[in-house]
Amino acid sequence: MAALTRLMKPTSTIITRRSLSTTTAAVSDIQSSLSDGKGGSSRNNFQWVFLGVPGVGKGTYASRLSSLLGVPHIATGDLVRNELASKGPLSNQLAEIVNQGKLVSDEIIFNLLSKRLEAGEAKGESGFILDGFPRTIRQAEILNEVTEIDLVVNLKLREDVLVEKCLGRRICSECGKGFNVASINAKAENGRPGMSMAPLLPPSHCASKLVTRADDTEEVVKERLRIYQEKSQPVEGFYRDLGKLMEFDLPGGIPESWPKLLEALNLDEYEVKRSAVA
Ligand SMILES: Nc1ncnc2c1ncn2[C@@H]1O[C@H](COP(=O)(O)OP(=O)(O)O)[C@@H](O)[C@H]1O
Repeated sequence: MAALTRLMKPTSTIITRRSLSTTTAAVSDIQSSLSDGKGGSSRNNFQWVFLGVPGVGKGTYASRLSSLLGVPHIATGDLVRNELASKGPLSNQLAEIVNQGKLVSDEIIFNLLSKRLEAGEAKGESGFILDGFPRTIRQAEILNEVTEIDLVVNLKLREDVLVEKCLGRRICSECGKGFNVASINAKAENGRPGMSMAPLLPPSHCASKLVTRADDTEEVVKERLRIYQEKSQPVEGFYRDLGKLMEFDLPGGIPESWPKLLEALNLDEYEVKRSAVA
């Protein structure tokens, strides 16, 4: 468990302790940490977590925020898929678990995450947006022992569109970017408004290289949703009790949701400033 011990060693420069007690404090702290007083540069040590059921869009929004804030987007699902593709000693064992929609052992996940954090640290990275981790109470407890997470964003979307969204997911086999070919039109019902989500189509250079994840079949997606309710939902409560959980109901696709998410995070003005500077 050497790698786990490395992750648990609170000496790494990427691990910083900040004392925040409530979500409101966390969000306003983010806003003040973004400015250096000259209205421009930022301090890149955000330590954020994105939670949410499979297909909700964690990867999409975490990756956009990572570009905006200049911190790495670290998705444990990507680390697992890279390990699978490397055909290393763990590949066969991992393929079986992932393709059944089950969770990989904490030990393997900590090992992969430690390696990723160390490689990033060596390149001078600081801060992170974690996506797909922690996924169990034990993972959350261990993370909590080694570092202070500033904010946990819990993305929520009406359940009936999740399976459809997962089945529409595609990845470019060359650049690794995620897209979605599903065109969602969920009807208004039981007092809930209707919801439309346009497909997120790839640029022409990715279009011929799209692949579907082996675990994005209907049967496996349903199993992943079930496992989320059982193992990962309690993680929401863990962060709610710590006062760090920001719930965010996605109102629709990216054009409707992205500005609202920035607003909820007090980052809307930041994006305007950044695009003015760029
Ligand atoms: N933190 C984790 N703990 C255990 N298994 C994980 C973790 N992160 C990813 N995995 C494994 O990788 C698979 C794909 O993860 P991910 O891309 O995050 O999927 P999802 O679309 O379900 O959010 C999971 O179904 C699981 O087998």
